[in-house]
Amino acid sequence: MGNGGQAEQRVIVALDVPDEQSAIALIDQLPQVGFWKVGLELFTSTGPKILEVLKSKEKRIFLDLKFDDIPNTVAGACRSAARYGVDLLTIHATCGRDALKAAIEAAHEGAVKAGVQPPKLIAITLLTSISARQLAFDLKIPLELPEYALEMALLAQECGLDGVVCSPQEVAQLRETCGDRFLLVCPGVRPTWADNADQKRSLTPAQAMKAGADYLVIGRPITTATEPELAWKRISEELTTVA
Ligand SMILES: O=c1ccn([C@@H]2O[C@H](COP(=O)(O)O)[C@@H](O)[C@H]2O)c(=O)[nH]1
Repeated sequence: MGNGGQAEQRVIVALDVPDEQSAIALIDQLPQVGFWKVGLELFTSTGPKILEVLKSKEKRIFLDLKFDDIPNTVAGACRSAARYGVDLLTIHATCGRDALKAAIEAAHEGAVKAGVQPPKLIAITLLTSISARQLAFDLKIPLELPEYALEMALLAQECGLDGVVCSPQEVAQLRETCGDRFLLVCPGVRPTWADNADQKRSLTPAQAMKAGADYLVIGRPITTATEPELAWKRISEELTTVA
């Protein structure tokens, strides 16, 4: 096990693999990783069983199912998800005010009923795979991208959510406006040596951390590396340069 450095405290590794066997192989290959993200691919494949596996190994869990539906439906989904005792849970800010409020209440109810801690509920502001051009021309949003991300974060904050998922490029602005107690979780993080792939609004791990992120979510630069342990080590070393 590691020594509880920046990476171990603040990096969440995205467990985007197709099945339980591949997930267990990665978890065991990277014993220093204490916080794993289970997303749509793995959860759709394994269901809640993978959460039991992670818990049995005393890992923290970010269940990133990005709920996006009408208030009654997202409330039901959050109630169910909260029973698993996960640490973080996602919903899209674009669900709207009523759904965000219903989600918080339902997550709390689900956790209390199951006798576990409620998850921190965080809202997606704007997917990190969307560029400013796509926001304007495909999604027809007539706001500048940083302004749109800020509006989504403020909506989530007003509704009482614990924080947001945002791109590292917007994190400094959100930290300044939303304050220190609002969780800012950043995917779209890319070391200089990694491929951006479909991520459009990236910064390096050190830049994202310096800008004010609470957590960095990093998947493929580690999980598809020829040597995932080496990729993790390089990221850990990069983060030691951040005060
Ligand atoms: O805006 C978002 C929200 C969630 N994600 C998720 O984070 C990881 C990133 O993985 P990489 O391999 O490092 O690109 C992935 O699971 C996404 O579903 C995001 O990228 N952007």
